[in-house]
Amino acid sequence: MDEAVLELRNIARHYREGDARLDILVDINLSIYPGETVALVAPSGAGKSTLLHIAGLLERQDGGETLINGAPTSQMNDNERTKLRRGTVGFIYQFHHLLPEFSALENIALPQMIAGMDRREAETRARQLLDYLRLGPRAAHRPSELSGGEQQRVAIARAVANGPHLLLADEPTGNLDPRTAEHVFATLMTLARHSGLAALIATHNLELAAQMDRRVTLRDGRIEETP
Ligand SMILES: Nc1ncnc2c1ncn2[C@@H]1O[C@H](COP(=O)(O)OP(=O)(O)OP(=O)(O)O)[C@@H](O)[C@H]1O
Repeated sequence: MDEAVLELRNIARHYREGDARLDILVDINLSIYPGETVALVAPSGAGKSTLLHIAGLLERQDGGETLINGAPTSQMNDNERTKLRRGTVGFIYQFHHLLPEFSALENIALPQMIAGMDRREAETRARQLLDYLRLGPRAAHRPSELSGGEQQRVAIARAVANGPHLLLADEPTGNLDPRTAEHVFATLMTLARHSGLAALIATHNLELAAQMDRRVTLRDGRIEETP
């Protein structure tokens, strides 16, 4: 079997609220392999965002180990973690977080340029992605000139532009009407499968979760596989 793209090993995370200690993640164990799509379906406040932030090296766990492509990350310093994240992880949020003053094309190309790619190459890649998503005619539009579904598809293109191995999404269709959600989700699945990405997608939408390879939930700070 291939090596897991993401392995969460005995992850623990707590927050403090005054004197109280909130144990959000207690003992999380989860491996996701190349090309595998996993739905994370759990009640509000169960710790989905916390888990995604730890998996994407945006937040540190209090215990356990996050491995990306087999490499343990807990001993890495912040620069090393940022470099690894930029090279291997793509994020999609509930709200697109596109930069309002830039075009769709620029929103996709800019993160690649920040990661060191030259402008021409970054823009060529951005244009290919926009064409693939049938958003080519919208390349010069700013986010305010795009529909909600188009904005979210641009955010998906941005997340995969660097060729990540791991795609993490936090309620990527939570802000869309059902039909648009279905369309955006189909885009996400097509791209994930086409690129052999490992994907962990938090969603409250059970119909969309049913279309993924596996479903997991969070119970008392632990992962449970669900049918
Ligand atoms: N920085 C923080 N400090 C203190 N408590 C926090 C912090 N971040 C999250 N929490 C708490 O941890 C719990 C889990 O939060 P998290 O955002 O991970 O849940 P979630 O499952 O993503 O919820 P939702 O579906 O509503 O987005 C919540 O009770 C939240 O209030």
